[in-house]
Formats: sequence, structure tokens, C-alpha cells
Amino acid sequence: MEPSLAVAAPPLPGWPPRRRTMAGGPSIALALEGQLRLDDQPALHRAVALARQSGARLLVLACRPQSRRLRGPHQRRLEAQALASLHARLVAQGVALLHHPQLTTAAALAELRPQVQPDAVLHAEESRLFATWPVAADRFPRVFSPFRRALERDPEPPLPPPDLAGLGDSWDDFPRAWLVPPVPPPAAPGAGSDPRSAFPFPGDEPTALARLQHYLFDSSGLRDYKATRNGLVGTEFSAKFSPFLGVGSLSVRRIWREVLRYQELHGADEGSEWMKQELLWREFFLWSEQKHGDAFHAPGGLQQRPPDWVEDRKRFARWTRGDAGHPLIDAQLNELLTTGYLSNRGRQWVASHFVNELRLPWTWGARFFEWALIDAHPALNTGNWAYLAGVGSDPRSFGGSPRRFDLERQVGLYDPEQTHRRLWAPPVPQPS
Ligand SMILES: Cc1cc2nc3c(=O)[nH]c(=O)nc-3n(C[C@H](O)[C@H](O)[C@H](O)COP(=O)(O)OP(=O)(O)OC[C@H]3O[C@@H](n4cnc5c(N)ncnc54)[C@H](O)[C@@H]3O)c2cc1C
Repeated sequence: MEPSLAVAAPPLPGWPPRRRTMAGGPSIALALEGQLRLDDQPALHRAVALARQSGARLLVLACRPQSRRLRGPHQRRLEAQALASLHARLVAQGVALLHHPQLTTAAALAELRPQVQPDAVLHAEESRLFATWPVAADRFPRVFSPFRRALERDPEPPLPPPDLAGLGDSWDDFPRAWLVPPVPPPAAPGAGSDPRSAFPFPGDEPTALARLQHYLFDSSGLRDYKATRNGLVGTEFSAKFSPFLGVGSLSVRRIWREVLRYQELHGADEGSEWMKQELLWREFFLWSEQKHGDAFHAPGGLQQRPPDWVEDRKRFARWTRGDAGHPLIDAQLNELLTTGYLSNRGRQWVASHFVNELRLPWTWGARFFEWALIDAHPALNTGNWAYLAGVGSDPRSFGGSPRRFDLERQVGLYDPEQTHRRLWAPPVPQPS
């Protein structure tokens, strides 16, 4: 279980630090590692406890997270918005945020030395419902249902933002260029400002928390979630939490806690139970990736299937420009390329068409999604693509074939008026 707010500081070699004579004195650094929020940050609580215990100042480092992630323009814009907001809120509390988007934390610390040499560096961790294996690693199942049944405990409660008062101290020794507030890049035409967008929000933490409040308590969103979650158009058919989770401006444990609060108020209805299930899917893929490592991302997937596709680069290149050769899919791709967001149903159609009709390697599609999606996450993206390609955790695909969506039937079920198709039909090329 996550400890309570009084987080015990781990013993550190050479602790407590000697007061140095250089400007600023001893310091404790929190490396954000892409977790751009103050709420539910266990590492921030530990850093604050260490700083208070030793009279050190706190500084926050925002560098390029060291991971296999491929961040595309939509996600980078969201990330910059989240970072700018966090910067402003930390500075308002007197705490410096030093940022260097090109360097990893290790490289940034090397560059900062000897001007700034933190006595301890704590690293923020990705938000998960469970801090340690929710099902023992050696018994971790390959498919979701046994995972859910085997869960050994409840998700851990979130921590509130810590009190940062008095932890800033002097900033004289910090390089000025690193303290300049980050400026979010302007939105590409359409992105973030397109009135058709299903995700028209900025990526910062206050917006994330406002969205959580809106979807759970100020609208019928969560209550109706099970009925609406396969929708294709608009902001309300699903929660739109994933882009915030992707840039770490929202904690999944905060979402879970608020869903429980909703259930205390309104009872455990279908919508809230289904939301818990989807959040557990996220958890399942995160821990699966941790369990299987590179095999999780390998073309043969967890099932180690031999490849069954055609490496047609021309066809793939056309697809990346939004030309899949099917009007339904082209509309989905147009939405994806313009806004970075795509409904879950739309993603399933696109991936199924890519694998079953175009017969292209699923890893190509997954890699492109990782660049294009506003909520891209390697584990969630690969987990879902591999599932649909029949090499991952779809129980039906073990020993069988991948799930194939009958697109005409799907349209009849989920877009009978062709609302999405008309809204996102790609522009017809004009003769030159
Ligand atoms: C081919 C494909 C690729 C995908 N790539 C990503 C990705 O890179 N990043 C990502 O966050 N999600 C991915 N998903 C999962 C899912 O489509 C999105 O999480 C969801 O559409 C986000 O919108 P929402 O927050 O409104 O979802 P909601 O339906 O409101 O769900 C709430 C939350 O539950 C979790 N969730 C829901 N569905 C899934 C799922 N299938 N797998 C894992 N978690 C889920 C997400 O955290 C989501 O924010 C992918 C799905 C497919 C089919």
C-alpha cells in the first residue's frame, strides 16, 4: 500500500548533506520524468520530506524522459501546455522548475554540475493503480480476465499535492536559460482548435482535474459511459482522460478514487463499473509490458507468431497520408492526423483494416499511431495493436485468427447516419 502523507525518507549515503558555501546551499531535486502534475506524486512527497528534514531547498527538473517513447506533434503540444502550467504553479510557490527538453535527467545533471549539484535526486514514476505487482510476476496471465480475477488487493489511494511553502530558497546558482518559462508551440492548423475535435482541451493539470469533475459529477458522462463509449463524434461519448494520462497531468489513482466517490454518492451503476474495468485494462497492459519486455513489442508478440503480412511500403506510405482506400477508414485517419485523437472504436476499425484488408505489418501501424496519437503510450498502443493483430492478449486469437471487423456492419451499428464519415471525409483533391 502507498504510505500515508507522512512519507518516510529513505536512508541515503552521505546523509544529511553538508551545507555548502556556494549560492543556494544544499538541494533536493525531483526529476519529473514526464509526470507533469503536483497531485498524487509520491516522489514529490519524498523529496519534500527530505528537503524539510535537512533544511535543503527543493528544485524540480523537467527533462526528456528516458524511455522508448516516440512523441509526435500532437502529444508534444499537450506536453508543453502541461509543463507551462506546472512551471507557473511551482514558481508561484517559490520553487524553481529547471527544464531542458533535449536532455535526459542524467545528461542534464551532468551539464548543471558544478553550478548545481543536488544532494539527492528523486525520480517521479508513471501513474499506476498499483505501485508493485498487482498479481505476482511469475503468475502474471497473458489475457485480461484471469488478471482481473487474480487481483490481490485494491488500487492504492492517491496523495494530495504537498505543501511546498518555504522550500524554494535562492535561485542565484541556477542557469537562467533553464528557468525561462516553456512556451507551448502554436497549434498546427486544425489541431486543438478544430471545432470538430473530440479532444479540444489543453493538456495542463487544472484542465485535467476539471475534466474529471465534469465527466463524473457535473454531467451524466460516467453514468451513461457504458452506453456511449463506442461513440465516434464529440467530447462526451467517452471520458477523454487518456491524453492527460499520457502526459502525466492526471493520476489514474485520482480517477479511481473519484469513481469510488461517485459510487458512494450514486451507487455502483453500469457506467462506473465499466470505467473501472477500462482503467484495469490500462493497468493490465502496463504490467504486461513490464513482464514481457521486448517480446511484448516484437512482431510475433506474446504468441511468437510467424509473420503473415506483405511489406508493401508504397501502400503504407499512402495510408500514413490518410489514404487507406476505404472511405470509412480514410475519415478516421483524417481525424487522427488533424487532431491526434481517435475514438476507441475508430482505432479498432483502423487497426483491423490495416492488418486484415491491407495485410501490412501491424508493427508499422503501431509505430505510426505512436507518432500520431495525442495520448500515445507504447504499452497501451502496442498492447491494443497486438491484440487486434492476433499476436497479443486476445483469448480468441490463441491458436486462431485475429479479430476481423466487418466494416459495413460496424457502420450500421455505430454510425448509422454516417455522421462521422461526413464530418471527417478527407477533402477532395482539386485538379491542378
Ligand atoms: C489500436 C489501438 C491503439 C491504442 N493506443 C492507445 C494509446 O497509445 N494510448 C492510450 O492511452 N490508449 C490507447 N488505446 C486505448 C483506447 O482506445 C484509449 O485509451 C481511449 O480511446 C482513450 O479515450 P478515453 O480516455 O476517452 O477513453 P475511455 O473510454 O473514457 O476510457 C477511460 C480510460 O480507460 C483506459 N482505457 C480505455 N480503453 C482502453 C484500452 N483498450 N486499453 C488500455 N486502456 C484503455 C484509458 O486510460 C482511458 O483514458 C488504443 C486502442 C486501440 C484499439
